[in-house]
Amino acid sequence: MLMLVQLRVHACDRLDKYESLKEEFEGRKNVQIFPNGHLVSRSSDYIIYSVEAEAIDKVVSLYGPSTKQGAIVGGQTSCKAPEIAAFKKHLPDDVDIVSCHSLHGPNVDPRGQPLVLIKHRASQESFDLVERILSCFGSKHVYLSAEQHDRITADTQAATHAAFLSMGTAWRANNQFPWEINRYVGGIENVKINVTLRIYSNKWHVYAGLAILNPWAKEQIRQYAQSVTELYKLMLGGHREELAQRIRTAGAAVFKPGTGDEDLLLRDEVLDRFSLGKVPEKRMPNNHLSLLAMVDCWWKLGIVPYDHMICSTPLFRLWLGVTEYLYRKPDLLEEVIRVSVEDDTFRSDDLEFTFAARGWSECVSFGNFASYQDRFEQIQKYFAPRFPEATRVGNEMIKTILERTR
Ligand SMILES: NC(=O)C1=CN([C@@H]2O[C@H](COP(=O)(O)OP(=O)(O)OC[C@H]3O[C@@H](n4cnc5c(N)ncnc54)[C@H](OP(=O)(O)O)[C@@H]3O)[C@@H](O)[C@H]2O)C=CC1
Ligand SMILES: O=C(O)C(=O)Cc1ccc(O)cc1
Repeated sequence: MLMLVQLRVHACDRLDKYESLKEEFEGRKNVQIFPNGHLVSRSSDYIIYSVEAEAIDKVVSLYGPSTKQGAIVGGQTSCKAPEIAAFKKHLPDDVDIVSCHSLHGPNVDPRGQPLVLIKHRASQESFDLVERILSCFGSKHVYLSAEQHDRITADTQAATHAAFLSMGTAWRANNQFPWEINRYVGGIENVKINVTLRIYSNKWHVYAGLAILNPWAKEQIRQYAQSVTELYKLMLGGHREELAQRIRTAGAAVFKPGTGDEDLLLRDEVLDRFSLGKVPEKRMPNNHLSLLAMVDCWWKLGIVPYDHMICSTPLFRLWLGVTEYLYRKPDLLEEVIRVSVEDDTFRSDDLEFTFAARGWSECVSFGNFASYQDRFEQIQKYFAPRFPEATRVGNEMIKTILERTR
């Protein structure tokens, strides 16, 4: 929880973290650490709740009633429906509500990245103050309602994260570190590996919150799992014509002529630089089930991902970049279709990937945070020894690609 009084910042964590947080900010004259949210709330003019989405109702119910008269309150959780509901339920009526959401994760330069601002219940003066305070990030401000925010972020984040979570689950199930296997090194594979490790090195609650609490996310994650399953069955059955037609129909719906942002095109030469392993001389073809299913899912849900660029995260832009790379290269797509039915090198990987996508979808549909945490942390533990290196390479990759696609 964080807030500003004129140019002073008042902040707190949980009571048991009070001493360590105080120590961390020792000597910072404009930052004052308090033992709890009551003390922060009663002394601040603008209050940001930056807590786990699952906990927002409980935390606002505790400290909301202590909000200073006439203050402005907002939150930074990734799903706004529960956040706004908590504010409406627990904040006094004389308090304005302006929420925000930075659409990027840790270690990303906030300059130029989208920052959503939600003027839910506020005077123009309050809104302008929030905007001035947050302008220090240098982000691109996007003005949305809470409902528009949840709709768009579900479209960009839900199935994207499901794809990467499923890749990590499948690699672990097959006891693989993909950068150690020739067929998984280089080009598109580097994006898959670096982004998957990036997600698993983050906190589980960030992904659980936006998948479980966003009303639109469940349906999208379910469709992603269904697309994976149906495409895999077509591959297994050797139904080449049906598979090719489905892939092309989905591609035509998503990548309409003229909808592609030229800047997004990613090239192997760039991507090859960001490998955790040694790039082999000869690249082994892959059927890219995870990418085919993504485009199939967008098509089935009627999502045109380019419509959401204004409100997209770096990982979404990377993911869209690699799908576009595949679908806009007819030779590569042709090879993918051929490999899908003729080459069984990937059958067992794809089987585990299919199970994983279905497993994540079920987990999200049950809405159980504890089982999400358990699944996530088991896989996190498996990859943990490689996080320092993966984070370094992944940060470099994201920085380079974002600079090129700015
Ligand atoms: N990380 C990311 O990539 C992004 C995260 N977000 C969202 O921002 C929010 C914060 O995320 P992030 O900073 O990564 O997560 P963290 O887990 O680092 O921060 C949440 C903090 O809130 C504290 N907290 C929980 N309850 C209380 C309480 N009663 N009083 C005071 N502090 C409390 C937690 O303490 P404790 O650890 O002891 O539980 C923790 O330190 C989340 O809603 C997340 O979904 C949005 C965009 C990107
Ligand atoms: O870029 C992504 O999708 C991330 O994984 C980082 C992230 C996570 C949660 C958010 O609400 C916003 C960004």
